[in-house]
Amino acid sequence: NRLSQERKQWSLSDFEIGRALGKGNFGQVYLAREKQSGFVVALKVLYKKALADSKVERQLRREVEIQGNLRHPNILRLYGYFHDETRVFLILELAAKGELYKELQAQKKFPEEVAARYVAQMANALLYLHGKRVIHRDIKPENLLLGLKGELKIGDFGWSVKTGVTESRRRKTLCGTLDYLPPEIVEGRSHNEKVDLWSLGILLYEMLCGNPPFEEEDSYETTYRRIIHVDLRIPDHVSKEASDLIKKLLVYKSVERLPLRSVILHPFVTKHVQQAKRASSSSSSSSTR
Ligand SMILES: Cc1nn(C)cc1-c1nc2c(-c3cnn(Cc4ccccc4)c3)c(Cl)cnc2[nH]1
Repeated sequence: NRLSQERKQWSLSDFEIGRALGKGNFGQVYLAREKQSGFVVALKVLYKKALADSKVERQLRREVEIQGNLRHPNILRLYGYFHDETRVFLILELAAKGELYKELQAQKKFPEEVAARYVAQMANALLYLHGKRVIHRDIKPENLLLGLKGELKIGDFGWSVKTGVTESRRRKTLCGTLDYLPPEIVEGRSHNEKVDLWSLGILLYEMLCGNPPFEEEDSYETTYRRIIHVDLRIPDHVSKEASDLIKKLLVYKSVERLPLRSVILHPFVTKHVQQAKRASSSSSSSSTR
């Protein structure tokens, strides 16, 4: 479509702006339609002043550079960007069913087969990302969106990096929530793509239990201590397969975390996700009878 023409210089007048879809730290996201093609997108508006004050311009440039070059069904497309005097605009794929964390808040927790499907989709997206030497570093419900068929889409690359870039500076995240950060980051040690395996384990725990495993009401230090001691308590309602996968991802030593290919083949995933596939194949065989 016209949107993916890389060279095109976009401007606000190319779009009809619809309702606000959500808001984040530095701006809002609006429903928008490109006038020529009628193509509907999500237009993320970020205020330059807010970006400058928080010194995140470099991070935004990296986000655009990385996300702009990615093509995967479980990663939100970034079609292009433009800016005016006061704002930066990102032209993003519209995720028809909105933000995952709102689903999770509404339902408190997901059934195991739903969580298993999301874990399989995340693992496939991370396999693709790591294959391109990109670490996401910020996998959490707030950064995940849902497509038309309820498929998961990673929607925010604000903290992603291409590996090989030495992250000497301690990240500014330490002012945000620690809940999803692995020991090597909270301890300020060097880290690699295996940080995303830890976050995948946190995500699975939160989807099944309704809260992240090391969360402590407003006590930063306690969360910090629980993370570095991997002080993990898994409720009895969690199946043994799910519990096994969580324990194999939330491992202190990053090299010992279950690799993505093994996550996709883990019984917790194959028990549910293959089931969905078998169900569809059985329905197609019945139709031939
Ligand atoms: C559809 C829909 N229904 N509802 C209720 C929401 C959606 C929807 N939202 C999106 C969104 C979307 C919206 N907010 N956010 C969070 C945000 C906002 C600003 C800066 C950083 C992060 C993402 C996107 Cl990007 C992409 N697609 C989206 N679709």
